[in-house]
Amino acid sequence: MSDKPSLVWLREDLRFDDNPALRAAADRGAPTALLYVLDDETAGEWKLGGAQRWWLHRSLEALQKDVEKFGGALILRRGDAEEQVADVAEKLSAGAVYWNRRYMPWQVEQDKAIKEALSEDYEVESFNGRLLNEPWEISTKSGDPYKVYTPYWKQVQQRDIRDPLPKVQKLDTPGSLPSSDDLEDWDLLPTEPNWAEGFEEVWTPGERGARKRWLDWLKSEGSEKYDEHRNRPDLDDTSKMAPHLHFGEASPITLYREMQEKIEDGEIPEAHGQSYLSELAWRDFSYSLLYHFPRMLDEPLMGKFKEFDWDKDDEAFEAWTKGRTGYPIVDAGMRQLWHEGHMHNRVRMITGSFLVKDLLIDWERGMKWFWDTLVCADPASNTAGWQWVAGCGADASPFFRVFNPVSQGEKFDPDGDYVRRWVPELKDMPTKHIHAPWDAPKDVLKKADVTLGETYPKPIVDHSQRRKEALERYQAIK
Ligand SMILES: Cc1cc2nc3c(=O)[nH]c(=O)nc-3n(C[C@H](O)[C@H](O)[C@H](O)COP(=O)(O)OP(=O)(O)OC[C@H]3O[C@@H](n4cnc5c(N)ncnc54)[C@H](O)[C@@H]3O)c2cc1C
Repeated sequence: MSDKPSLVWLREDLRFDDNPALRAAADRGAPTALLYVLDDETAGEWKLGGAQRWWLHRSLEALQKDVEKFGGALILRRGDAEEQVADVAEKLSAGAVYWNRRYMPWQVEQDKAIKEALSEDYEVESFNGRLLNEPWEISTKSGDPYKVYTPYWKQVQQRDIRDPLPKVQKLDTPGSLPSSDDLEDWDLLPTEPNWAEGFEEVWTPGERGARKRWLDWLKSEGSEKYDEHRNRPDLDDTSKMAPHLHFGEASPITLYREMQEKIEDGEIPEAHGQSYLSELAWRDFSYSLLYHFPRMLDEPLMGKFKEFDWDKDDEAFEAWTKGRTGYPIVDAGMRQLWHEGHMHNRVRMITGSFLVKDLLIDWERGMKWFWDTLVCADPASNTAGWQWVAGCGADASPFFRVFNPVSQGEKFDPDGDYVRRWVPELKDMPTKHIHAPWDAPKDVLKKADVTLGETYPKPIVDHSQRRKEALERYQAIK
């Protein structure tokens, strides 16, 4: 064993538990430095959005505390990762450089280049710390990537997922350390206005926050009845692990294996537990699509949609982003997104469908808005989610299946509680009319203190007309 220090380049794996790169460093035994590089230049238009920058700041603060507890040293650098990693490795006089893999096309290229450049002077190794199965590990009989989820999931179920690696609890700190940026200087937190106040109420970024959320959720009705509750935004009962998974504060392997144990022990009913495992595998499936079809980041997977005649209605787009479309379930979702940096999955589908099929605005604009505002914004799941909603992706909902925002609201928010929470102007509307206030009799509106067009917007489009229009435009590209 060389006593030259190990350098672990952390990216979307900000944790000590089940972290293969960090584990390799701990097993190597030499003092260890952890490096995080904020590389906006290489990421270009995929640099972290506003909500994620808030998360990253809080997560790195939490990581620093863990480093103080478990040892090692955290070095922060900003700029081109290729230069920064090489510089830190050299100044540290490192013997080994380890990291866990990433899957965006430019990240794959960057990692290859760095590996090649560093391999001459250091031991360099990369690992899977992000997915249950890597994109190349699951394929059809003819060796092609899956484009349909069900057979993909069947294959995942036939494979063993390894046990989580033991948590790294002790690292030695290198004697002399290369310089580090001050996190505060990165200006990741919003100031004027501080739009992230609502985030602080909901989230605790960092590995400990992730663990607590997971254990609390496992004890709650949300996990016991997951498959029943997962479509109900009013119940707010899903695990909310997405941002923790995105930043790698929780390992999908740990969650998967622990859920399997709960099923085996009879603590979580099989159907509900399996449903959760299947959602974790959807995350992998999205990564598999991204890896094999990287063009999906900025073009529809179904080529014919390149010709679709989208509207460029900026006013309607703004009404959508601000939750002022006049459709209560859509507005509730968009306001939840702004306030919490999160939106329930069912409502992501409803708001997405409304943008694409009612406002006839290109899904890419919606995807970019989500990219900036979601704390869990993820290139694979966000792009795959939007292409699914727009009907132009792999295994997508067909374009002609247009969500009706009123009946979706009535079905999935049956008592109107989700709308009342996020659209307080409608809090006194009776349930019968809360999803379509424009149909309510005048005396009902008066009693609820609602004046359409004043206290709450009139619908900005007529759903049935726009549905017809959307289908006509679809015919033109079919
Ligand atoms: C238009 C659109 C955009 C989306 N953008 C993102 C995104 O940027 N980042 C993101 O993580 N998810 C995205 N999703 C998927 C899904 O909405 C979120 O993962 C989920 O709402 C997160 O809440 P949760 O952690 O409580 O989920 P839970 O229901 O508790 O699910 C557990 C985990 O499974 C994974 N998962 C669940 N549903 C999906 C799905 N449909 N696709 C992929 N993984 C899934 C997530 O990692 C999630 O944390 C998007 C979906 C749509 C329709």
